[in-house]
Amino acid sequence: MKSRIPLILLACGSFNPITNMHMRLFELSRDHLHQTGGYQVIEGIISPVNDGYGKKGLVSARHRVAMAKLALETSDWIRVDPWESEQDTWIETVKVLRHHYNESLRLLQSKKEFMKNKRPIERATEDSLSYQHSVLPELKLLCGADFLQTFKTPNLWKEEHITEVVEKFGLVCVSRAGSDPAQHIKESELLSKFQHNIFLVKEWIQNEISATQIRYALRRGLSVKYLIPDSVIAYIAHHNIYTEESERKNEGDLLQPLKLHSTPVNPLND
Ligand SMILES: Nc1ncnc2c1ncn2[C@@H]1O[C@H](COP(=O)(O)OP(=O)(O)OP(=O)(O)O)[C@@H](O)[C@H]1O
Ligand SMILES: NC(=O)c1ccc[n+]([C@@H]2O[C@H](COP(=O)(O)O)[C@@H](O)[C@H]2O)c1
Ligand SMILES: [Zn+2]
Repeated sequence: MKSRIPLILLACGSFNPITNMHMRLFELSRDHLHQTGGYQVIEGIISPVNDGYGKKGLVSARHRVAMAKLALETSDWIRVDPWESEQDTWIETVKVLRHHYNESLRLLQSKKEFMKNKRPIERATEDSLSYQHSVLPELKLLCGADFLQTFKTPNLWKEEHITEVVEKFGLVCVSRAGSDPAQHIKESELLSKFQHNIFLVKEWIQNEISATQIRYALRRGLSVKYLIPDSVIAYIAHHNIYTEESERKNEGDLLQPLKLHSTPVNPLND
């Protein structure tokens, strides 16, 4: 039997708050990748964006990470990673990918060290059991189709970063109403060139949950039950997270990537 390539899915975004649909993105993508016959998805990582991103209504990463942790308590393969949110400033997504790639490399090396110290008989049994954990996994950026569309927003992404994402890592993109990712790829020379590394996943049950709509409902005291987990609803109520005031956070501010990429380039900041 042909061995499958182990794969880690990484989703970057606000998660303000995390919704059931964010978690569905992972389930749908894992099914899709397994159906290709070539991959074994070994882990899913949610990386809530740094507070310095500057998006309107973005509440503190401390809360966004805590809510994601609660939501993921029922998953045995998806976890939240606070590394990006703990950096001093907002950082570009490609740097988050590089960090997690290096982490998986480090983990693999320490596993190999560990195996080297085992007796040959133990090594043989464990090797065959854990092939998926003994080769370097691929790391792919998981997103919704609207995320892919932001690639063409002027000054939001550096072209060399998009190239690195699709050439070195790869993208898994889930359909979303109002976005046509296939058309977007066709229109972009760069994305077309690397389309073998872009997986388009179809959501077969249309599901338009958006975090903006969730915050809107919460501010108006409307129910969001069955759209986000009960534990997250309780956390939001307990800390009174989404209010008219929180929605005004960063109002009128330019997103940090727009500030960064529309000013003269700093050669140290690549
Ligand atoms: N309903 C959905 N269908 C497909 N992709 C989604 C959906 N909701 C979120 N995503 C994807 O999840 C990732 C994180 O999204 P984000 O945190 O911005 O959530 P959101 O619901 O789009 O929030 P907001 O309304 O605040 O923009 C992005 O890649 C986004 O495209
Ligand atoms: N140049 C870049 O690396 C770049 C630009 C814009 C957004 N992003 C990321 O994309 C995600 C977008 O999240 P939202 O859809 O919630 O705005 C965030 O994780 C953000 O950091 C990255
Ligand atoms: Zn969004």
